[in-house]
Amino acid sequence: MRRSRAPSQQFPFVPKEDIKKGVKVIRTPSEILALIKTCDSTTINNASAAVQSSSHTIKNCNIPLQLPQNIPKKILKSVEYKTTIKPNINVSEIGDQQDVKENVTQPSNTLGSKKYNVTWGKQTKKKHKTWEGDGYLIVSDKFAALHDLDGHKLGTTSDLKSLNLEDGSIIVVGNKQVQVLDLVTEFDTVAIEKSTVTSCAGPPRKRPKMLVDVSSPEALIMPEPDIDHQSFFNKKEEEITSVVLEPFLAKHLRPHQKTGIIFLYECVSGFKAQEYFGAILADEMGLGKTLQTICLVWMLLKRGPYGGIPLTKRVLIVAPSSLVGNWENEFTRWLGRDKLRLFSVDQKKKPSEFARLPARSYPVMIISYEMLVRYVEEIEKLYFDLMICDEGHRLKNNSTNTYLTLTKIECKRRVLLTGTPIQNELAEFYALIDFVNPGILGTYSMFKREFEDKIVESQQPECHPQIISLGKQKASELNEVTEKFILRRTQDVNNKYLPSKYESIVFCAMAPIQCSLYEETVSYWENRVQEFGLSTISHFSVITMLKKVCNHPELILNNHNNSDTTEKTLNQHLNRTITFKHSLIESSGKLIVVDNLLEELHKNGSEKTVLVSYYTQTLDIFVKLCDMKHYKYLRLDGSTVTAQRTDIVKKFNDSNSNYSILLLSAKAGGVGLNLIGASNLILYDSDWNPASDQQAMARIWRDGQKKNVHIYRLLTSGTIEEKIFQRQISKTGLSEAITNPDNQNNTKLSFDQLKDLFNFKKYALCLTHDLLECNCGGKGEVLSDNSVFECDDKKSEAPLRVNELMKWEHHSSPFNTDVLEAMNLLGVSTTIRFLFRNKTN
Ligand SMILES: Nc1ncnc2c1ncn2[C@@H]1O[C@H](COP(=O)(O)OP(=O)(O)OP(=O)(O)O)[C@@H](O)[C@H]1O
Ligand SMILES: [Mg+2]
Repeated sequence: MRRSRAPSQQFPFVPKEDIKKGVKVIRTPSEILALIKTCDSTTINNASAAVQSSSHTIKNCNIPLQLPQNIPKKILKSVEYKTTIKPNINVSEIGDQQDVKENVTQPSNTLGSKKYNVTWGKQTKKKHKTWEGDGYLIVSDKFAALHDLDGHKLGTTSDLKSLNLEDGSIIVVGNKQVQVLDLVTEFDTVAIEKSTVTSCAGPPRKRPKMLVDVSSPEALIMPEPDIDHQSFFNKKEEEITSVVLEPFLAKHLRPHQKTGIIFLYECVSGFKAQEYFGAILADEMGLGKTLQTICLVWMLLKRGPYGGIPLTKRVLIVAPSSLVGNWENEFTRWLGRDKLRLFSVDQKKKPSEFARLPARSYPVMIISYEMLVRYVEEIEKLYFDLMICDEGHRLKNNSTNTYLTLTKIECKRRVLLTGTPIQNELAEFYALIDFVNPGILGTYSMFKREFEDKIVESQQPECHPQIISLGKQKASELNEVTEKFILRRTQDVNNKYLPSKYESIVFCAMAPIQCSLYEETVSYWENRVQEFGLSTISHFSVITMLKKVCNHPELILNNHNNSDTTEKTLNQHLNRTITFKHSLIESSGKLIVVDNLLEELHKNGSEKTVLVSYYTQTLDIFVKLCDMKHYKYLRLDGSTVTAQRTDIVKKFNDSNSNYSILLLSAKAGGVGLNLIGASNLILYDSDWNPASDQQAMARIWRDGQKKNVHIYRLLTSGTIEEKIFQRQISKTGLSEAITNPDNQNNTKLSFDQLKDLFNFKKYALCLTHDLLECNCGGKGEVLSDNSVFECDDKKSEAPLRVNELMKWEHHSSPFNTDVLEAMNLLGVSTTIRFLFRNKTN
């Protein structure tokens, strides 16, 4: 059914033809000018300009009016906006208009009337109300009338005194319950929809302009579409309308966020390339990708560049399950509770329910990746104009179920958010780009032939200069296509808004029991390889066992939950060979340090600490420690149900709660969370992928953090943990091969490389420091000359690289006590062997 326009969206200057249909209009120039003067325009010139911008309608009305010639476009626009912001411009001064359609009463305005967007439903006392539809509330001097979108009157009330018309308030009109969404502030130039005016002569009618005060320095104005865009996307020749982010949001934005929103807007509107509407916002962690996205969503739901018609009606946000609540909180933080209603899919609320709700009331659906896969059949039936994928680096593999599921959802505008985009693997880079802009790089085989092979070949050692030059040329061609859609800013842009960050890398000694287990595991591996050959054992499983030994012997001894044969056999072997006398803290060097740190950090009572590990079994050890020491803790890991995750974060961040420790699984909660309640974070173990560690460590140094922040990263000297760390800070291209060295598809490690991983340097202070070839002798000097080390000359985006580590303070045992005291490590001077320390801000 065609929808008739509501009256306050009608433009005052109604064409002559419409007069015939019984429309009353102001006819004299003085009446028009008087009307314009009620607008916000300050001079008569500007007022005239406002009239001129609607010149065709004036001509049709045959109103002689002297207008200044050649008024610059800029002035015209500013006047248009100025005239339209004034809510008390009253349409009724022009006259009522009746819809030509029979049997539908067009809601009419009377003098002083205002119109509100509302949703309505049956009256109920229930807390969670069910709304049946969208509509308008026209409030005049004497009564308020509720209409549905088709103009049917649903009820009236004359009890105006009891009407609270603030956004979000719930009122009763007739027998309906009504929620006020917002005041209609559009100033529509369409008198009647086009279909009803085809018989009218004259130029095409115009569509709504938005009532945003662009003269406010706080408003953020989007660029206008160029001629090419207009001819491609504005075939109906709608009026060009400015797309603006209102001051109430824009005033909070940092400069980089403003740039980010404009970038996103240009991408999703097809300004960058006519047939591609995707974008990757890859700002480093904590730069407010969520806020930038919320601004984009809000703006696109409200407006668009042609005729003011909003670019989107429905938006899909997909996020890891631990972040669904975070998205809700951020929407509420920036938009309040009432401006926009969210539909978050959970165990009770299914996507099919979303489909039944009016789009205008519930324009945004938030869903976790897991739920999306589960409900894909329901979601496929829906249409979204914009899709946001948070922590989108998980889409780097285009054969995963999640990736394939997402591509089934019809949506041309796709935005991917990630703090850690792929750095080295071109196939993964292809997957991300192809997801947001399908087909832009051709098929994968084309891409591989054209770009990947040539670029990879040019990076091989000692290759021919011609190959190097071709590789460079291809890399720059690729960059030219993709840079339009990718925006990445580093943390530096936000540093000035944050307190200081102290980072320490603490190299710990092993407890004797760990040493025995480690040595036994390494010799088991050596014997096995020597006797039966390299392919008879899973190296990856042995490495996992070594990592567990570094964490705590309990992860090996008395633990029989092993996942594969190698682990099982090795575990049995170790349990047979070594007896474990239980002493929780003393059995692990790193745990001794944690225990001491917690004691130091929490002695005055107000501090909070996040304790992160990749192993849930290690979190179990932390639980024992906390119980032993009577710390109140919360735990978030893969087994925590989604609904509880938000609660846990909220409880922990609440400064009044006495939960002082959060035990966090890096896999389940490493990305996206804001844990600003804590000012200390301890990363207990590391991942092969540096991005995972960076993600985990970025949880507390973010906007909203009031205290100085301490981040401790623990490594066990001379062990596999150092090797992992070294891979991270030097060239990381091999990280994939190492993630699973058994994987035949990955670059295979040479025997020497493999042997190096298993090489245990029991007495080493710090192999990483040796790697730097630094001549400080561990005296704690800050070295300015890093020429001794051959720096990685590739442009690095990883926050920490070897050449940067050179600039950190180095300290080795025996330590300067002042240094240890400042780092809260004085009590463990004999357990730690080496330290790196850095301060930002
Ligand atoms: N302009 C701002 N003023 C105040 N706080 C802000 C601003 N922008 C963002 N924030 C806050 O900063 C915190 C971090 O933002 P957000 O979670 O969006 O970061 P992110 O870029 O998504 O990081 P990650 O990659 O870790 O997910 C949030 O609590 C957010 O509300
Ligand atoms: Mg985020």
